[in-house]
Amino acid sequence: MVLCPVIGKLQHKRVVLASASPRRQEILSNAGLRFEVVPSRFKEKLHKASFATPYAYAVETAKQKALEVAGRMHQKDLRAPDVVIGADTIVAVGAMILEKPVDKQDAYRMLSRLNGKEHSVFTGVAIVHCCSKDGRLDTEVSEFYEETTVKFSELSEELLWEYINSGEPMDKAGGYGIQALGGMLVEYVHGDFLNVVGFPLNHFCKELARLYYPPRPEDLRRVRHDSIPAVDTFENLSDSEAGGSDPGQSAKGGRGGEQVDGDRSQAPRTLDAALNGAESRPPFPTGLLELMDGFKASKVLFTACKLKLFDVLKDQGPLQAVDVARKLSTCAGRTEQLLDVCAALGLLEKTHRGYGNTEVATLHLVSDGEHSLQGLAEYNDAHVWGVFTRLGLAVREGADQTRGALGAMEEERLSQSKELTLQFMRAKHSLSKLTAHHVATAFDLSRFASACDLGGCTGILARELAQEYPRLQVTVFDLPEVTELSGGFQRGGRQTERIRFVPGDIFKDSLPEADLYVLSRILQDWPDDKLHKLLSRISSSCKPGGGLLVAEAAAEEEGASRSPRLRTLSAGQPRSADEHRRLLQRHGFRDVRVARAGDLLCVVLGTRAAP
Ligand SMILES: Cc1cn([C@H]2C[C@H](O)[C@@H](COP(=O)(O)OP(=O)(O)OP(=O)(O)O)O2)c(=O)[nH]c1=O
Repeated sequence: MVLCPVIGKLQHKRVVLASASPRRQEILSNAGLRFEVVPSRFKEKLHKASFATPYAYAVETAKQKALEVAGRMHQKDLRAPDVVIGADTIVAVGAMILEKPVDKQDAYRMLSRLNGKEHSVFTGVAIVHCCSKDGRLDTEVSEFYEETTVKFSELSEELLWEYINSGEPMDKAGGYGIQALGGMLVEYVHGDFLNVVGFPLNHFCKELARLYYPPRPEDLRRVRHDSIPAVDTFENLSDSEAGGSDPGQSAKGGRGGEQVDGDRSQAPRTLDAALNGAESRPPFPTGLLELMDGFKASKVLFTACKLKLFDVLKDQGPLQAVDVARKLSTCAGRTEQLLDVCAALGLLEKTHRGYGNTEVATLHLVSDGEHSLQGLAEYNDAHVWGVFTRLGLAVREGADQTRGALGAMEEERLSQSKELTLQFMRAKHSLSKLTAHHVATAFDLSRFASACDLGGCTGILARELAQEYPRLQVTVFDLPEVTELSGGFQRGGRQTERIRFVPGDIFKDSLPEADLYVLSRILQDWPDDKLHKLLSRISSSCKPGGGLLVAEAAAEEEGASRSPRLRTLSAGQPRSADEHRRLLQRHGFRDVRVARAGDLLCVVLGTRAAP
């Protein structure tokens, strides 16, 4: 078979590699495939004796790895990816299957068995096409295997132990890695080298070509003359079932993989697919559907946080659903549903002992954790959710109104209770903890002796600046009701004495003197008139040679993920690097430099020119 440019066929699909193997990731990315990695949690312990051949075992394991990931992702995102690839590599000596050694003795047993002999390396591969229908996951599995023969030289005990002690054998089938030190053990290889390393790329491409390139009409006519697929194979298929170039959407049985039992014949195809279908179907709109459902996942997370579910499980988990319901005083049936969805979203782990927090929940969703984002979840639920329900109105009433949505919220916050202010502060505090270090280190700020963080809230960024620059004195300037409550967020520490909190309004009161002014995630919340007013106030207070450091959500074209844009949707589009540069220049700053800070932010530093 001539190879077609098949990798490109997967370009517009969401492809997931269900493998933790760095070799597989490397082989596929070197081939130009773009994919996400979601290691499978399928436990590789199928009953080997129940398989007629070693390769049948490898293929089944590969399939189960891929299906586990497809199922988990479907539950988690309420959508599965388009394609999930699973693989399993084993070494076979006769009928005996060798997988990864469990310890050095096991590695020694394996390598001794291979010493001086020929053996087979099989990699089973499963390509799972996924499709969600009415909330159900439909999968079509295409599977194959590749065999490579490897011969080891006669090896001394000493060499074997030296090799074992190198540590290389432990994560590799048969206890060796042909691509590294293990290459020294090998006398010859017959077959695909990459298959030994974990992924038979050549056979994979042929399989893709078989799946994605239907036969040309002339080939088909020839096939029909040969009467291979009987006409009645196709006659009951509706149009929608007649698969095009997207195997994920073709009819069941319209595209079988090679059979494990060695039947490598081509599966039948529809006439329509062959004649018309190749390019007619649009790519499956996975991202779009995810967007449509995204709010459900957010609301589940918010609800679980609000109920303090993660706190209860941290202290008393794992717990059965009924016990969780009792502790939260909630309805048992609904609680169980919530717990199951949280498990599907990767927030909880469900075992026979009950539900427990996953690592990410322990780290970020327990309220008193060092890296807790509880405050942000609570605030988003209580306020941002409401703001977004007014988005249509804001858009209808004009851009300023849209940008003003957050400003309105800010005003609402100011006019309301202490509890609301605290909630806002907790949200900002938890978000700043994620970004403060990146902002403080985006540029070398050691030339400044003093800094003033305008709207610096609980002083998280101030702490980070003080920690990073040992001679820097930092002022946190924020509204009196904020500075009054900020004490509750302070941890002690040597740099605290270099931080002071000054109450004031950035739009009305004179700004504290400083060599460097800092605005972190402030500008995005205000309409243009207020933004220019603020920048011109800073510009007037800043001495020539002083600086202005601005941190804002990064624009997507600078490589940010989709989330920062969503985060600021009601406050307008994030500015590009050029827009930031022009903004600071317009207010008298020169030498404006722009840097990325982590995944979320763009940081800009300008120097005040002499007036
Ligand atoms: C024989 C041989 C195997 N291997 C590796 C390939 C596989 O990664 C590994 C066999 O274990 P597998 O179970 O196939 O894969 P894995 O555990 O690494 O990853 P996952 O289950 O998440 O997909 O052995 C080599 O790197 N070189 C070799 O020469």
